[in-house]
Formats: sequence, structure tokens, C-alpha cells
Amino acid sequence: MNKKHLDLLAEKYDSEEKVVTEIINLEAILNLPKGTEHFVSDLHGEYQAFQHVLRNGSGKVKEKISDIFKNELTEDEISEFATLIYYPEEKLKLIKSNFTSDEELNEWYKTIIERMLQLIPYASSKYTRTKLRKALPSQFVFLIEELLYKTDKYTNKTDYYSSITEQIISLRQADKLISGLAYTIQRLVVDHLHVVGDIYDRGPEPDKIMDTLIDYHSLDIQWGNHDVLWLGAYAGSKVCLANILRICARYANLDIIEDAYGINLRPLLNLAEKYYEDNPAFRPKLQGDERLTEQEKLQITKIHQAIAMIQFKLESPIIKRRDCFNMEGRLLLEKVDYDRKEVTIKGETHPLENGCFQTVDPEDPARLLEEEQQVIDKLLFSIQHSEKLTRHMKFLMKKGNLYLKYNGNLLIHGCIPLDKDGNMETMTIEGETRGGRELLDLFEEKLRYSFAHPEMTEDLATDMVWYLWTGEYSSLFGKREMTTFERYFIKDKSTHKEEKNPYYYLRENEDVCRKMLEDFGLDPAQGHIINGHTPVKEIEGENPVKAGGKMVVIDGGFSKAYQSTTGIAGYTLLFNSFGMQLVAHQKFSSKEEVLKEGIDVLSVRRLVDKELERKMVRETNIGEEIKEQIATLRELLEARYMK
Ligand SMILES: O=P(O)(O)OC[C@H]1O[C@](O)(COP(=O)(O)O)[C@@H](O)[C@@H]1O
Ligand SMILES: [Mn+2]
Repeated sequence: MNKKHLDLLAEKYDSEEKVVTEIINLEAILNLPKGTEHFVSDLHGEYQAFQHVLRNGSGKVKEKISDIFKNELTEDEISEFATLIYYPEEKLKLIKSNFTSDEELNEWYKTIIERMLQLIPYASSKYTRTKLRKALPSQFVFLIEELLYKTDKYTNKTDYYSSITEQIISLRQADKLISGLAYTIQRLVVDHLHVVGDIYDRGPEPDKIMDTLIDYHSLDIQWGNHDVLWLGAYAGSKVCLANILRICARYANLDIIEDAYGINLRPLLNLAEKYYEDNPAFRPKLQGDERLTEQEKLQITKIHQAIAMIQFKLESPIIKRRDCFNMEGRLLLEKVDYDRKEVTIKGETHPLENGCFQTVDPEDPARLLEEEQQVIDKLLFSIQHSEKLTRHMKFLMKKGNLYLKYNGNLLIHGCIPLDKDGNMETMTIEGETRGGRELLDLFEEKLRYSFAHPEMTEDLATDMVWYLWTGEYSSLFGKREMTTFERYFIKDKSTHKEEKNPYYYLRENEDVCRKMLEDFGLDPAQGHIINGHTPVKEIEGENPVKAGGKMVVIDGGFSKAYQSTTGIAGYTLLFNSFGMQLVAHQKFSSKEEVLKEGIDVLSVRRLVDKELERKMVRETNIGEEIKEQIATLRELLEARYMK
């Protein structure tokens, strides 16, 4: 370390004792069991269901309660206590309404506070006191610590301790304390969260999920294809922008754009009203709980067509200027015979149905009308100037990566594009050919560049963000081509099929997975690949744990639209010092039902892997960082205090 760095460090550690204390502290932390990691994916805007999984720690909260209270409490009481910890404010209201006198309520307060104070030391037994302190509700830290670290060997303090609780109750602070402790418990149960992609699209409240993640104590994100679509739109890609709007229209979620992000859709609506009529292919897909009038549905149907046509037109010039994308097959507007209402794809001619090509000039099909151009330009300006979207997109960039190596595992939303023999597929971009990890690194570099230059809308980096959404060798898409056009306009379902990359059957093979782990510099004996993206069809007997346990697919199945094809809601994964556990979730109905019935929509556990020896912080990513810090501190000690 150079002198300047040492000087800086010596300012913070300005005595030998301070350095030594920190070294001892860090060395000790290395010997603690590793914290629990929680993996979720494919949240798709389902804020309520996600909240539930987050608050119950995929079943961990209840498990801890059972461990401690199974001999004292009935199943129902355990459930009720668990629900109080998940949703303290709401549950407190419900419980309090059952009491008829203050005495009864106060007794209940005492018991519950006592139980919470029993649970906290258990839930925090892997952590240092400092870490626990950070998790405590700040306004009550002193009082809680007094109660947590009670030592009354000589019974001098019995009255002192009971007076603390009594005063809290009589000063009407009990609700606040209970809520605070509930969040402490939630936080202690999961040390670190991994969101393996697809926060956005299909469901109604991705913005609220983002706000939750922003407040979460420790997390990382692996971008999903839908997330990069939003990033791309914000970074200046008009075609990504058209896509996010199209998907919002398709799922009747334009409120996200208008109300959550404050973007004015009036210009788009005017265009839609002028050119489009009702069209069955563009009616919004409803998921049950939306209350829309016929008039509103019609309006959405028109917007849906208007933005879909803008999207198709915007794709054309990109495909033409980017040979390396190899997407000529997708120049479909140019393959339409507008008089005969037919399209020829891969040598086959299909009749078009539900066409809405009134703004298309057959001589120059990709040309945007002046009005369309203005609409998309205005929309781009608005989304780039939405304060809330800016905050969310910046956070997504800050916490996100295309893939992550964490504690020996490889986390990636989609895939690593492979050929059918299991070799890495390559792409040649600006004369350079790359595959596997190197290709993914290039994708990420381009995405970051595009994000840093929102004013550039047609450069390679911006076009590549769209490629990540839809390109054959995108690690997020993982399919040969996206058949959006065919699904709107062609009846023959065989044209709708999107052929998956060979990765999706090769990943069943242990050797292939081991090789991929090695390619990413991970130990194949220890590591796992953790994927999201593809719903696991439990109905058809598909197993989320593949390749002898090397591959785990955890599409959380939050997306209501897909639940009928999977049979259950989906999976999450937990990884603590004893190993990995897969948790299967049943469909989540509503918070209200959980509150009332106390039912938990959980969860079959399957053991993915069991550590032979308990895994310690020393063997984790954090452990590596701590070891580096220790080395630096030792250097400081040598240089400044040992001479
Ligand atoms: O069913 P929808 O909403 O039309 O979406 C289908 C499209 O979504 C995709 O499946 C991508 O989204 P996922 O990442 O959620 O799978 C495309 O392959 C497909 O064209
Ligand atoms: Mn996906």
C-alpha cells in the first residue's frame, strides 16, 4: 500500500489499540456461520405476492418460531404469531379489535413482547452484536438492548426490567415497538437477497417492488430480459420503449406508465383514436382483478395497436444497420403483401388476420408517420425525465449485473447461449468474436455505455440493449426469435413457437453445467448455476433441480398469467450455512386472506444440497473482502505502530 493510503487509513485507526481491535473483530467474524441467502426471480410486477415471500423469508420466519415455541404454542398460535411478524400493522389492528378491556390487551402486549425478545436472540445467533444493533428499530435500541441482554443473576434488576415493558405499554408505544421488532425479525432471518431477474412487466406494481428493494438491507439483482427492456427504454432505445408500452397495454397496466411514473399518454391516445378500431388480437389480457369499462378496454385496444405498429416499424432500421444481429428474418413488415393480406415467412405464405396496417406505406413499410415519430419522441423525453423512473433505473444499474458469481454459485436470469454440441455460441461485434462469459461481459459493457449516454438513440450500444431483449444469442432471451408479429396476425400456431436455445435441454446434463461453471472461473465441485426466466412445469413433472443438483431453476412463478401452465406458483431458494433448500410456493391469493385465515401459502422443501461441513463467513464472498481488510490493517499495524 502506498503512503497516501496508509495516511488515510491511519486517520481512522489512530492508535495501535484501534487497529488491533478491528483485526480481532474481523478475524472473529470469519468464524461465524455464513448468513442466509434468499433467491427470488420473475417477480413480474406482483408486488403483493413478492411482499409475502419477502416478509416470511420463504418460510424461515415460521420455522424459527416453531423451533422455539413448538412445545408452548399450538399450530394456530404459531401461525398467528407468524402473521403478526409478516404484517405487524394490519395484524395488530385485527388482534386489538378482539379485546374488550385494556387489562386484557396489556397482558397480551407483555406476552407478545416477551416472545419477540425470545425470538430475536435465536434469529440473530449467527450475527455480531453490532449487526443486530443495526437491525433494531432505531428509536428503541437502548431499551431493547437492555431487555435482550438481561443479566439478573443477583435479582437486583427484576423490577427494573418489568418496569421497562410496563412503561412502554402505558406510554402507548407498544404497537410501535412490536412493529419495529417484527421488521427486525424479518431482517434477521434473511441476510442477503438475490433477485434473479424480471422485476418488470405483466403484473401491475413493479414500481412498488423497486421501492421495496431500494429500502432492503442487502441485495443484488441479475437483470432479466424484461428489466433490460426498461433500462433500454430509459437509456434511449425507442424500440425498447415501444415494447414496454406495448406490454403494459397488453396486460392492461398502462397505469404504471401514467400514474406510477407520471408519463403523459395523451399524444399516444390521440394517435390511437385517429387510426385504430376494435381488434380482438389486441384486446388486453385481463388477470381477473381489473375493473375496466368497455370504453376503457376499447381505448387500450387502440393504444395497443398504435404502439405495436410503431414497434414493428422501429425494428426495421436496426436490423438493417446491424448485420451482426443476424435478424433479417424479422423484417416482416417488408414481407407482407398488403393487397392480398398475406405474409411470407421462411418460404411459407400465411393469410393475415386482425391486421392493423393503416399507417403502413407498402412502398416503405418501416417509415413512421410524422405523428408516430412525434409521439415516440415525446414519450422518450417524458420517460427520461420521470423523476421516479430515473431513481428506479439508476438503482437497477447500481445493484444489477448480467450475471453474478456469489459464494461459489453462478446466478444468471436466462442462459449462456450454447450450440447443440454444448459449445459456447459466439457473436462477432465490431470485428471481435466472443462467446460465453466474454460475450456476456461485452453485453454488459454496452448496456452500461448506453445507460451513461441516454442522448444517443441509434448507436451500437443502444441497439444492443434491444438485442438483449430479443436476439438469438442474448443470454437473457435464450430463444431463436421472438414471434410477436406472428402471434398477433397469423392463425397457424406453429408460427408462434419460439425455439429455445440448446442450453435449455443441455442444462439437464451435469458435465455441461460443470463446464459452464469452470468457464466462469468457479469450482464445479462446489458451485451451482441458478437460473430464473423459464417457468418450471411442475404439472408435467418437470424438476427444478437438474444436472445432479448443479442446476437450479427458480422461476418464482409470481406471474399470475403463467400459473395455469406451471401448476404451482413457483420456487424460491434458500442457502444457509447448512446448505441449499428449494421452497415451492402455492398460489398467493391476498394479504387479507393471510391476515384473516393465517394460512401460509408455503411450501414443500426440497433439499438441494447439504454442506458436509457448516459453511463459515471465511468461505464466502464477504469473507474474501474481510480477509483483504485484515491484510491491509496488518500492513498498517506493521508500518505505523510496530516500529
Ligand atoms: O405472453 P406474452 O406476454 O405475450 O409474452 C410472450 C413473450 O414473452 C417472452 O416469453 C419473454 O418473456 P419471459 O422472460 O417472461 O419469458 C417472449 O419469449 C415471448 O415472445
Ligand atoms: Mn425472463
